[in-house]
Amino acid sequence: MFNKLKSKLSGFTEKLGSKIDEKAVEVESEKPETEVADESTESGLQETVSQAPIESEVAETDSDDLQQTQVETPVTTVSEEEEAEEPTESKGEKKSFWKRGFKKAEEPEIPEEKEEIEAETEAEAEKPKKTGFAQKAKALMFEREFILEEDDLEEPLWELEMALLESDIALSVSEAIVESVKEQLVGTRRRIGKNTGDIVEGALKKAIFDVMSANVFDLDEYIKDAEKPVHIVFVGINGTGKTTSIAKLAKRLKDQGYSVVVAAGDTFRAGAIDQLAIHAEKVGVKIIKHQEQGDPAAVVYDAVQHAKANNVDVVLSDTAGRMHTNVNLMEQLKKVCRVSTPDLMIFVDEAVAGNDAVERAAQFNDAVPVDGSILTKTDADAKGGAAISIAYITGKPILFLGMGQGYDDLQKFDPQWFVDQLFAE
Ligand SMILES: Nc1nc2c(ncn2[C@@H]2O[C@H](COP(=O)(O)OP(=O)(O)OP(=O)(O)O)[C@@H](O)[C@H]2O)c(=O)[nH]1
Repeated sequence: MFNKLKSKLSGFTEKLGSKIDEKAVEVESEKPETEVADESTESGLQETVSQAPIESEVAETDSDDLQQTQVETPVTTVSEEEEAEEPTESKGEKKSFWKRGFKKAEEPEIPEEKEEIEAETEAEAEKPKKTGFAQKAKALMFEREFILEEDDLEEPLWELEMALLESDIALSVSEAIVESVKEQLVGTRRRIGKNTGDIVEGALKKAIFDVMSANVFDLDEYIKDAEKPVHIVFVGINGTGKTTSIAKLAKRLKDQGYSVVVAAGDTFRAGAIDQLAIHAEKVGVKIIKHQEQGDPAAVVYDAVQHAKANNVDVVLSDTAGRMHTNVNLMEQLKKVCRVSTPDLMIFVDEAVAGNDAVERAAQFNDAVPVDGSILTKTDADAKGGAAISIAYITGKPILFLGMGQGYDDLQKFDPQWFVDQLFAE
């Protein structure tokens, strides 16, 4: 299921994972030099400090000698956070300050050293600096971690966004996911040795889960607690699977012990009433129907009255498929809702329709606010993006996925289950 999206996500995870691995190796390879610098810091730094008035100090150094020197020399202590925010120029100075300590120990000739410091300061000033040196040094020397910077993620995130767009995820949704992944990864300390792929996968899973679980709605719980009869109207364009989904849901509810009646509100399409009648018979629920071309609002009204009179728990009303752009048919739908106000309005569309389904969901939601969606035909070659996008764009949950033509092929939608599917082996 959702194989294309799945492979794109795993491609991103692997790619960024190995980028992190590369970066981690680089950090490790810098370590010996930094360790030398560290060892020589106490003596070298002490000497340097005593020879030249130094305006700033790296807060994390805890050498006794240095502390002594600090007493003798006017020093401004800079915390790690402050340092991270400082302009590049002063960072360059600070780096050369550390370096100066190191160089001083080995190369006593100050003028030469000064030149080198200036050259380095200029070179450093040109480099984009997003992570404070002390922060990085700490990562290198003590915690053996690495820090991801925005630049490291720029290319992989761009590729992720392209992959999401190609998987039928709407632009605004792709952007939200990418932003979330970025926020989670940039600037965070990560331990070397931990599976880097897991780090990326975790961030991606969280981003998608957050997008999908904004409005969770449990239909089972709702029906259990709601005043009966619960009236649910199904809407969507032609042939997306409304009638089949009604039959599947009727069976599911019946299996849970509820009494169900279905209303043949699609009086428009020839054969639609018979189709629902066959399903109703197969799953063993009553159908309320009128003649073809009759008034759908009247059929639905009768079904609700029947349910009230006979203590039926749930009424599932079919409606004719209509394009959201068809003003007359959308007005007719509004009339159905005026005559017998539904407790829930469910939008049905095909997962394979991708971005078209997302667009329709948004427009149906504008015309007759829907409470949730059923995405059918996920067993076909659906990319998976429609499920993510519809939930995000309508702000209404995906309730079920249609996963085949059998009556039991209706999977209750659970964001965690969905995310796990996307990353399943
Ligand atoms: N593979 C697959 N096919 C499905 C699924 N749901 C529905 N179908 C098929 O899709 C076709 C259309 O389904 P219907 O239930 O008739 O669609 P509808 O929305 O009621 O159609 P209209 O009455 O024209 O609006 C049928 O052949 C169904 O068997 C599903 O989850 N998977």
